[in-house]
Amino acid sequence: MGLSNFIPRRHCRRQEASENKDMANRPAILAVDQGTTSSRAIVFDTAGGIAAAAAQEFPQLYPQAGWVEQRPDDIYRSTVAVCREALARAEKAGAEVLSMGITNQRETTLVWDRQTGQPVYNAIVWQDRRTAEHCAQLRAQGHEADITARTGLLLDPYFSATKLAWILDHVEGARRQAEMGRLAFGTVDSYLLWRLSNGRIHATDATNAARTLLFNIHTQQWDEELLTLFQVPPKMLPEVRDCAAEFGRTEPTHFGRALPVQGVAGDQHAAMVGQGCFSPGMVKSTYGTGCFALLNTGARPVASRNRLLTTLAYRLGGEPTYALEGSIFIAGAAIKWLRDSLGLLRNAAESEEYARRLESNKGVYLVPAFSGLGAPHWDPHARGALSGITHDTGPAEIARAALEAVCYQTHDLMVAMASDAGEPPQRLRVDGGMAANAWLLQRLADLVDLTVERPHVIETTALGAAYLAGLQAGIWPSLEDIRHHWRPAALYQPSISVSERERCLLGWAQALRQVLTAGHNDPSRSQDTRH
Ligand SMILES: Nc1ncnc2c1ncn2[C@@H]1O[C@H](COP(=O)(O)OP(=O)(O)O)[C@@H](O)[C@H]1O
Ligand SMILES: O=P(O)(O)OC[C@H](O)CO
Repeated sequence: MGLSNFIPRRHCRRQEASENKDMANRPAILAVDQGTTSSRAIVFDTAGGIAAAAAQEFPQLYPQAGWVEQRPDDIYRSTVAVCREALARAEKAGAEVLSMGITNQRETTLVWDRQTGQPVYNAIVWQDRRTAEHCAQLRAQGHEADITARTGLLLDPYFSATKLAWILDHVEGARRQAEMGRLAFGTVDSYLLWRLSNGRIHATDATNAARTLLFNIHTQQWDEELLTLFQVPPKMLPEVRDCAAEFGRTEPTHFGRALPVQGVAGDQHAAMVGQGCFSPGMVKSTYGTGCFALLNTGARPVASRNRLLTTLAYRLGGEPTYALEGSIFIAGAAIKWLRDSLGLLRNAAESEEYARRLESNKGVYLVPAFSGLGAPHWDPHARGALSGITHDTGPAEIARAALEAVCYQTHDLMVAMASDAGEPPQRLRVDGGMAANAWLLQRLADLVDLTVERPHVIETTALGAAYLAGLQAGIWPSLEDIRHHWRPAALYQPSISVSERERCLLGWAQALRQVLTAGHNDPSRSQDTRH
């Protein structure tokens, strides 16, 4: 039976890996991938093969322009439901699940009451822009350089600190309660750990902590100066552990038995592990709701001159491995928008059929700045644009433009990375929901001008979480051992002429320029969103 037999069709990714029928008494690991649009649970065998999987979408809330929220209970319930489903299937096939790993959408911010467990506000999602003005104020006061030096990040509403400050400032009584130690803050991993342990564990891992704007990536500790600057009471913070560590056991009420949680990492960091990007110079790019490209830079943090982020690839045995990251906010979300809001697509895969029908892009470009623009522009006010349209423009041209936008943005990230690292990446390992689209991957190789590698298992985020838990559980002895599990399923080589690539990139640069200019000149863009 293939993966498609137990993940609803709309969630299914084309996987070469198939369910292992002969799992009798074979050790296995449960990985939770709590993503932006769906929660997934996958049980992996000790060869990194998929034994069972389940997925559930959950609602996104858009209460105002630029605001994105999720109900904490939806995050928790969908996670528990998919875990139960995947566990039941794997165990029916004879797997013995020994350990659990958690990976998650990053930066999304939750605050809850330690006594009642009740969140005081919805989860504010990483895409949310409501704190753009707070960031602008801090920048105007000259804080950005110091914040970047400590955290490797930029002053942008993307990260957790200003979202957390917003909750403390806008929920009645929250700041006072937080100062009294009654409220807890966490990213999604931390919230799930809390719920799954019935309030016993308040912890996170270093990769998630490194996305908050409150964590010093050099000292590997919460930064007191930043806590003061963002007015965050230290009592709210989770304890920070390595990515492979003892995070405690789940309460038996959730899965019928206690499972040790032994691996935690933000999804893009888990994907680095799942892709085996363990040597400096290796790059992976994950195409889900957004696109996140990370370059392993080894034991030393590299400061970017091109507005990339300096972050952790992972932290093991107390030793951080660093990465440069380019974050694009809208990738698959543009395809979801064509499907759900415009009704131009019946499903995401149809974008590939449309794109294949066209000989060229016909000069149509989509700049999907739906949540501002991330790296390397970092313009929270930019608004999206569709340009070059004529009477002839239809769903095919628009779908192709949405897919090509992902390629152009990846190109811009690779240029920035090459400049920071001193040499261009030679190969790009890809994964995430959009990596099922073979047309997109060929176009990516063409427009970015490098070899694109799609691995055998494209659920590399979950696989990375499983590897981290398995390292701690002693199932895999080392990263070196894990590295050998990685196998390519498909390679894509650049195949267009230099002149065609240059023509396309020029068209993109022009479309992008209009968006950036419009963003900076628009007098109606939101003013102070802190009430
Ligand atoms: N065949 C496809 N072609 C293009 N986009 C796709 C395809 N399949 C899925 N997607 C897009 O990928 C995204 C889902 O990927 P996923 O990795 O599950 O995201 P996330 O972890 O952010 O929830 C959706 O936005 C969807 O539109
Ligand atoms: O849910 P994804 O896969 O789009 O990932 C979201 C990122 O972690 C946001 O930083």
